[in-house]
Amino acid sequence: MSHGWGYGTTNGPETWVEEFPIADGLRQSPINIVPKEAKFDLSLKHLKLRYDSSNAKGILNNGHSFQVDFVDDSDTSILTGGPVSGKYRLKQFHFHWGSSDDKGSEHTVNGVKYPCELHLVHWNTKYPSFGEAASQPDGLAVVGVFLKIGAANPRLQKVLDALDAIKTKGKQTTFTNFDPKTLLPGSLDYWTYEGSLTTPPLLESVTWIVLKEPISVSSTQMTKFRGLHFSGEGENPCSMVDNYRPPQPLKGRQVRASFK
Ligand SMILES: N/C(=N\S(N)(=O)=O)N1CCCC1
Ligand SMILES: [Zn+2]
Repeated sequence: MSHGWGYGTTNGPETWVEEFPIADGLRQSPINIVPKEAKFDLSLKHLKLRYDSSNAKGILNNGHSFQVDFVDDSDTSILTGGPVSGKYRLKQFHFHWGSSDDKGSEHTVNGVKYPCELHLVHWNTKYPSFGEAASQPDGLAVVGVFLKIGAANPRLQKVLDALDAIKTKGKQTTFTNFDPKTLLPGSLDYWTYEGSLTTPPLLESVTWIVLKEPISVSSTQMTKFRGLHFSGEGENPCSMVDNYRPPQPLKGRQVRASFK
């Protein structure tokens, strides 16, 4: 039985450094964002996200979260502008959430946790593949979107309705005709900083783009996330909750803001 990294008491974020020493690196994620300490940067461009709904491919319970995977063999779903140069292709999006509505996000704002955080993972097309890009300091760009408890969000419903089919680790099903742009808030104002993957291998290859404006999610919708399992079918059931890494030391990094 593989013991592998996870979010439990014996394999959680505090243990990851044993197998992944970069966990104590200089540009680890997530971080606590302090808006008053973020520097407005006039040179930051508007974030441009152009997605083709036909690129959506499938939805998978990977044992740590669930992800919606995209066809990324052409420049049809790309991120440009913002803090990056060049084109970054959308690979997948996934979420992190808590066991209760008072926690779950990875990034925090003035120490405040949101119940959930969406990550849209993109890779720099100057590299031949996601895997190669993930090993480069400018290889990845992840857009982070906070989810805040409020009215039910109808734009989440298609994703939530698919979760019954992927309850346990390793389960996947087709998931097509979905434009992730529908999950974004009205404003694309963002904070940006140089960081890492927030799960092992914790590679320091991510330009983080964290949107200031959250989207809504209802408590009832949050219970659907919590119905997933870390464990596989036939294993001891273990609810998929609290799959977030806590904020990491800033170690001298500057957080920039695209807005005043
Ligand atoms: N940790 C990750 N994304 S994240 N949480 O840093 O956005 N990933 C691991 C492999 C693919 C994406
Ligand atoms: Zn993530």
